Amino acid sequence: MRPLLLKGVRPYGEGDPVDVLIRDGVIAEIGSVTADDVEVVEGSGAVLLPGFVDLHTHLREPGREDTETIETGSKAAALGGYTAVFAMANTDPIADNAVIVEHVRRRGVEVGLVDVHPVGAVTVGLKGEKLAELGTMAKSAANVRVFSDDGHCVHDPLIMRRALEYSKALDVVIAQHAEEPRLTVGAQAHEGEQAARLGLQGWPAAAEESIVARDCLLALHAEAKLHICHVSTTGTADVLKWAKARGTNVSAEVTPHHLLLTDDRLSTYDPVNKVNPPLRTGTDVQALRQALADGVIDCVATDHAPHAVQDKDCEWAAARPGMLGLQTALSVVVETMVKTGLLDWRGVARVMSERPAEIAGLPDHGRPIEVGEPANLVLVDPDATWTVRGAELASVAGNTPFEGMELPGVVTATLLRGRVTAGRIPA
Ligand SMILES: NC(=O)N[C@@H](CC(=O)O)C(=O)O
Ligand SMILES: [Zn+2]
Ligand SMILES: [Zn+2]
Repeated sequence: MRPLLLKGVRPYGEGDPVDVLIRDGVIAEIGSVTADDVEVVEGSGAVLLPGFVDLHTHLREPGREDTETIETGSKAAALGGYTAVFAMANTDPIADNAVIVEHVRRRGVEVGLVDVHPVGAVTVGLKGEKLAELGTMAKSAANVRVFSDDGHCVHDPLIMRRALEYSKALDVVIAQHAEEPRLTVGAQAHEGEQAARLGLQGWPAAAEESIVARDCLLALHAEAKLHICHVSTTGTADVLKWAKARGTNVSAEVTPHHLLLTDDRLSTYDPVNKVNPPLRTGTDVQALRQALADGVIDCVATDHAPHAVQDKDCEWAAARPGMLGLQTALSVVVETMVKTGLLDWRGVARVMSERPAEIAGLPDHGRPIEVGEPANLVLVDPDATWTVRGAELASVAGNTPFEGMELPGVVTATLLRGRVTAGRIPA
């Protein structure tokens, strides 16, 4: 592989443009660089950030390759600026054993566009009844570092407590889909005025908040690491703040859609807006943005959830929850956090790359842009805009709620260990 010279780029969007020379997958030089026999990439002042890390992706392989595969999902990830993604366990068959997680890991390596890390299920078959073999998955060739029953809540407190105890011994993270199932039977939309008006059964904020509070206490007592998936309410942010102040080893993510969209969108009954947890109120959106800016919520995770046309183009109650996110995440973060002054580009690096890499314990992602560091990087044109078209995204499915929106921030190149995995640059 020829060395790559990024000409005139701005690390973290700061200072005058510099050149960055990448050799053998590593940042070799930063400054004013002249070199022969290199592939030159004109940066034109683009923002250079560490490659993004997504703690929450649904790649649907094995089982629903009609909606996404590890290959198409990896393409979408690279185009979105990601260099590592965590593939959730709710596949078919479910990733609750070493065979499946090793398959996902191996397939990710074969595709080679992004580091695909399988998430292992916490319980057998995601049923919440019996712990899966966490140790075997952790010690397998897949080296599983994150476990989650996402799609389902590990609702039995005894099972959750045991999972946390085991996770501590294995030095892995349990990522909880916080939803008290007794409070969300038949739930279709955020419990509030809008759901009442539309005649949709409510999904109360307390269903999320009560599990988050419970699990923070369980994690504190077990001295274990807990991660909260897709935080969606003001109350959850308050609980997290309280738990962190008490020394709980808890981290949390928010999705781009919960940072931008509200339940106002539901008035058309278009199931593209149906997601779990549901879109909440404008007050929640503001609280989530502030919590992300303050570090109460650690990071952004996409919860990229591709669905087939027949599972989305149907009546509201029958539609599956979930929406695409990998290729739109950065732009939504720019729109909601950068344009509003809540985060600068260093902050974007923190919430999209550094913190998620730390939470999952990835040693070679989310690293500083310095000589000697692995060249897992993304180049962003901060001034360009683009219009989202589901049909043009790399995913098999097209269920984006951002259809037709013009959004700021364009990924111009993604580099995985110095190799161009996406962008308008010769590979
Ligand atoms: N977010 C969703 O609405 N759906 C996810 C599951 C999940 O993240 O809970 C899916 O797998 O489709
Ligand atoms: Zn979930
Ligand atoms: Zn999910």
